[in-house]
Amino acid sequence: MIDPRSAHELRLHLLSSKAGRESWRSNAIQGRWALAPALKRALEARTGVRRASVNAWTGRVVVEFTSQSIEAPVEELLRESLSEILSRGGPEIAVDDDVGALLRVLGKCIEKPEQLLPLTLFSAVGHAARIAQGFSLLSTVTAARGPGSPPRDGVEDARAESNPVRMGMVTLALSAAELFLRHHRTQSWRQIARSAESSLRAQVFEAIVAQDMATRDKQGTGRLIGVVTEDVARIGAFIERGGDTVVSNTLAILVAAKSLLGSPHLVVTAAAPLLLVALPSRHLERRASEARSRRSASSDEFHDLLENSLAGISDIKSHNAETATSRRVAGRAHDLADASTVSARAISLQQVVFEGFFSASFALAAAFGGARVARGKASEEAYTKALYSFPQLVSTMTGVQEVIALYQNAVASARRLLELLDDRPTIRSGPTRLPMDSIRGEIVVEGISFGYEPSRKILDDVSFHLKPGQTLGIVGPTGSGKSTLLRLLLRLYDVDAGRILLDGHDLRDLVLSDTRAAIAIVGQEPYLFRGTVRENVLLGRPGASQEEVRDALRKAEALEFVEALPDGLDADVGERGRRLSGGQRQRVAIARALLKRAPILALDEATSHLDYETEAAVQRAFRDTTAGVSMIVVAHRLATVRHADQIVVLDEGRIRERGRHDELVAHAGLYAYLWQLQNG
Ligand SMILES: Nc1ncnc2c1ncn2[C@@H]1O[C@H](COP(=O)(O)OP(=O)(O)OP(=O)(O)O)[C@@H](O)[C@H]1O
Repeated sequence: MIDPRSAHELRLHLLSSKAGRESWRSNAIQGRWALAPALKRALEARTGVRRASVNAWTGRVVVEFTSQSIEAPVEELLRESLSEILSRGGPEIAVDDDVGALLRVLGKCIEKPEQLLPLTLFSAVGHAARIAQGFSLLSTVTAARGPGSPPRDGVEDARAESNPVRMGMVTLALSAAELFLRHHRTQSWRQIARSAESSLRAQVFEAIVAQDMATRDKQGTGRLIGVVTEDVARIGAFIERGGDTVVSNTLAILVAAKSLLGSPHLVVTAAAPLLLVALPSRHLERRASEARSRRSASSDEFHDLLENSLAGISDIKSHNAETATSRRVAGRAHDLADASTVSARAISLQQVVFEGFFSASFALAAAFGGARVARGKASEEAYTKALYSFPQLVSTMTGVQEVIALYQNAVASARRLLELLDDRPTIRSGPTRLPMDSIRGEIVVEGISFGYEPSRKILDDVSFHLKPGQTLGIVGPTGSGKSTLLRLLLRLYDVDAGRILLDGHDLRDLVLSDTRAAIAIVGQEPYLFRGTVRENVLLGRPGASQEEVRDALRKAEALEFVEALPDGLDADVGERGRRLSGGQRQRVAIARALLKRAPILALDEATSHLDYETEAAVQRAFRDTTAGVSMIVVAHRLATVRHADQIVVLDEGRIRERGRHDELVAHAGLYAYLWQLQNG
């Protein structure tokens, strides 16, 4: 079966099509060198395909085929072959080198790579104008010096004077052209970079949301924020400046090399110290790369601490922990600054060493060339030209260093991005659809066991049967696994053993979004996002009418307080609903769940923050409005579940007792003990 995420990733674009030949491009191929021959073989094995060529650099696939005998449309063959290879995994799809990782990320975020070639040519024209402007300025200066001998007549005089003027005009024109081209060039690269960043951010966020909860539990939020912001920005910087700087440097090197080639002796003299630069460069690169990793780790830790501290600001205040927390944040900020300095120092050292060798080459070549001119073995003109080119080459080398730094940063970021983008969730959608309008809401839990860590079982051999329209209460001491059971029901995690059936289907066989659409849940700490009350309630059923929203709020005993807010339904609830009380947040969340009109309602301590009177009213509303709805109610307050059709008592992950309220009280076990504690 094809993993829906990898299938989603297989974006295929038709580039051209004519009889017997189609050209496609896919970002799944770019940078995967080993995959290209495998795909070629797979395609050529299909009936009707005469020849296939796959280019891992560009992600382009060209298929030549016999129209009469091809077994399926080319797109289908391509999708099937690629999915098959990707789902097989293995070395064919491994990101085995830096270029591959970076190319693959670029392939995912640059929407129109075909724009890059004309833009690169445009850059080349712009930089050529800049170089021409430099030479034109040099010629103006040379012309102003005159021919070097006194003029013999007036005509000569006039020429000597008109040249600098004419050259000055040419320089001016070139300068204007260069400025115009530069403005448009930088704008265009910037635009591509920003749009690539926004596309990448959207894809990364999508990947984070699709991650397994088990994976998410292990990651710090700071790291994820770092990937979405800093790593994506580094890819953007590489796109924005990398291509343009490479074009500029290549041109400058070519022009300088041409001037220098006129003086082969100088080149040989200059090359000797330059070759030595290769010796320390490996060591320096390793140091820079280590420093970069330490900086990333430090940045993740800083973001983590910042996020945690801001989220818990009221607890920090109430524990008088502002100073201690500020000190910790300052400490991490200091660590981050240190790591950034070390990283920048390592990169700067690389540059300094490189430029040092270059300057040594320059000094040596200048002295040697000067001596040759003095001895009459070289012309002064060639010497001057070569010396003019040398500093240009030095500044070009600084540009090369910048590109290398941009590239190295982008590669490190591409690897971190791919860790997220390539992550395949293990909780996947099944093939069976649930007909939404005829769900009965029957849940059968058969001998399930589960642990967040393999070594620690949280639920052990739990079974129960919730008939359609009935209510099941789940009670038990704190940490006994009640909320975990609801998470398994929503398939936030998968069971390790046993199975959960919804209307007779194993949850793992059902389309994931159908399962989650069938269940409305009010969690222990309901999450309200920043926005209005109305927007938060509408999350239950986007598109519901104003009257339906008000009705849901009324049933959740929330309408009265919402209408008393300054903006009523349009009042801003604040970050994470902080402007509302705990009980108000719960009631808005209950309204949201009621609006969803799901056939199964799961309440996890959903009324724990309400006073007895309000809770009783909400319970009544539940009974009146949820007739026919199956309910699972997790509660510490046993009174909340006393009317349930069935109550299970969990203790340390196992079911200790089960039955109706009266039976359990009569049984004189854990439930009866808890009931007595709570009710005297
Ligand atoms: N994401 C997680 N990763 C690892 N362990 C977890 C995770 N969530 C919960 N646990 C552990 O699983 C156990 C059961 O937690 P659960 O939230 O299901 O308990 P509960 O019965 O709902 O408790 P309470 O009544 O306090 O809400 C606890 O020991 C808890 O430490």
